[in-house]
Formats: sequence, structure tokens, C-alpha cells
Amino acid sequence: MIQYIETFLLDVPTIRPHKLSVATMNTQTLVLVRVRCADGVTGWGEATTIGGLAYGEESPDSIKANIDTHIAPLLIGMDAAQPAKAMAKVRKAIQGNRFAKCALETALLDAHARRLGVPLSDLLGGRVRDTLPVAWTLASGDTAKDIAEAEHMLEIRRHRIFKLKIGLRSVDADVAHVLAIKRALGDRASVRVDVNQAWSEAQAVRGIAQLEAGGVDLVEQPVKAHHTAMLGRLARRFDVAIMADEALHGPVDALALARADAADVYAVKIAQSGGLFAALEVAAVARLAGIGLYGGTMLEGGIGTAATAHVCATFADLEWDTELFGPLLLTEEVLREPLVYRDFELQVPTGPGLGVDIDTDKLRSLQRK
Ligand SMILES: O=C(O)/C=C\C=C/C(=O)O
Ligand SMILES: [Mn+2]
Repeated sequence: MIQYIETFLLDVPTIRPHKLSVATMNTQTLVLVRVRCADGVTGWGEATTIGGLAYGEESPDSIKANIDTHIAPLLIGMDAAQPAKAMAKVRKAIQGNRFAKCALETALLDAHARRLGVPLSDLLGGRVRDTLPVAWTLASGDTAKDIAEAEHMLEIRRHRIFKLKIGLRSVDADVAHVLAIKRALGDRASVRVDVNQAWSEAQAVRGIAQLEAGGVDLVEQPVKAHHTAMLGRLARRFDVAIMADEALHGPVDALALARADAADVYAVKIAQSGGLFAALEVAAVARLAGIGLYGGTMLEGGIGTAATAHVCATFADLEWDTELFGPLLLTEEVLREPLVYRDFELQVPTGPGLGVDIDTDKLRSLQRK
């Protein structure tokens, strides 16, 4: 039986400023959810987002308030061994709140997988891979610093796929920044960009043409999430892969975008999808429509990163890799044992449930007072 549900906000400084077109981050607010069951089993979930309300419609504060006030009370007293039934009740009673729903579903599945003594991926159909290639985002705002950071990541064999955040400066300034980095790295690395919706169609046509000519491999969400036909025109116009991210609010959008031939690749994000099974549905639509897959992040800590890793471990095809580096951007580790990143890949945890454990003392020290 589900006995207690608690939410925690942890403000963790990032290792350096992280500049997206929608926000510049100096700290990340982890939103953690703990479910404690009557049989003593505990499960954890995460609903971390980016830049308050700058990226999506939920903020750490709204997620905490809505779980504490509206969602948790629905679950208390329900059978903890039936996560699907619990989430069905939440989905029926609660509109939206995808990040919050994802955290609760993760915690319920983490607890139940621990109860059964199996990795969470076993409850998702079973893993077909044990490691995941992980990209790194270069977003210091300074080209020379980004090049030095990329060289370091290559040197320590942690990353050889780099995602560059653009959209803050003029198209020409952004293109010059990206191509300088691509020239410096050459074929030692894959270079991709994420515009986070910042461009108009005309800016995207100009920018993508130059990025494609400069050897960039993928362009993520160049235009506003609701411009489905526009994204499709760009995908058809260029050879460089066009990836949907913010346009994907879950399986319904995944199907609509597939019907419109709107993208070459989907960024699968568990919170943005509204849960782990919803993320699997987004991925299934992509697989059936011949759209490539990429494991996305909301810059979560170890809990959310592990959850996404268990989901991505079930993907037979993961043509565009993942960006599951969130914990590496933070100055504090909330897991007792950090996730293992080695030889350009993340090891998918093998223990029961998520396969990671929270250091509750560290949690308390980082918790927002
Ligand atoms: O910021 C990062 O480094 C990675 C992904 C975040 C959001 C997004 O993909 O839009
Ligand atoms: Mn993105």
C-alpha cells in the first residue's frame, strides 16, 4: 500500500553557466519525489525542468505544489503493487502536469521493481543494450572555451558527440560559432545544434543551409513547437537531420508529427512525454514511422537520468544516441554511487529498480529551506 509521498526541491549549482536560448542556468533545481510503501519499499522519481517556466509550462514550484496538493492524495492507500492502476487513476483525474506524472510513475515503478528484485527496464519490456552513448552540451557562451571543453571531453574519452546551444545571437554569429567548433574538432566528433525554438522559418532556412554545408549532423527544434508544417518543410528541404524536441508533448504529438512527416528524429524525454510508458509510446510511433531516436534530457540528476537510461535501454535502434549527462553538469552528487560514464557511454544500472540510491543526508543538505 502506498503510504507516504514526499516532494523535495534541491538547488544545485552547475559546474559553469549553461546558456540556452530560453535561459542561462547557474543552478539546477532538482525536483525529487519519494514514495514509501507499507511493506517498507521506497521508490524515487524526478521531475526536473529547465529555467523555471522558461522551457515548459511546469516549474519546480508548481510541480511540488500540484503533487503535494492534488496528485499525492489520490494515490495514498492504493495498492503499491499495481503502478498501472495508480497511474490510470491519476491520468483520469489530473489534466496536464506531465513532469509531475512522470516523477510519480517513475517512483511507483522503481518501488515495484525493487519489490520484485529486478531492474526497472524489466518492467518496460526488457533491455536490449547495457550502455548508451552520451553527448555533451557545449553552452558556456564562449567559442574558445567550448572548443577547450570539447577537447577535454575527447581527451578523457567521456564524450565525442557535442550539442551546441544556439539561438541567442544572430543567425550569422551562431553559425560562425558552430562552424569554428566543427572545424576545430573535425571528424573526431559529431557536432549537432539545438536552437530551442528560437528561429523563424526564414532564419532557419538561412541557418540550416550554412550548418549543413559546414558538416553539422543534426539540428534540434529550430522553430516554435506548434509549427508542425514548418518543421516538415525544413525536414524535407535539407539533408541534415531535423529533430523534434519541444514539439513532442507526448504520444499524441508523436503521432501527429509522424502523420505530417514533420521530423527526421524524435528526442524522447520521459518528463516531456508524461511518463515512462508514454515515452515508450513516443518511441514506438517513431520506430513504426521510420523516425530516428535520441534519448533526451531535462538536465535531471541521477534519478531522472537513470530512469531515462532504463527506457532507452529497451530501444533496439538508438541511431542518434543520448544526452544523458545531467549529473555531470552539477557540482553536487545526490546518488550514493554516481552513475558510471566510461568510454563515451553511460552504463545502464543493473541493480533492482532504478539501480541507484539517494544519499538522504546529501539531499537534506541541498534541500531548499
Ligand atoms: O541543455 C542541455 O544541455 C540539454 C538539453 C536540454 C534541453 C533541450 O534539449 O532542449
Ligand atoms: Mn532540445
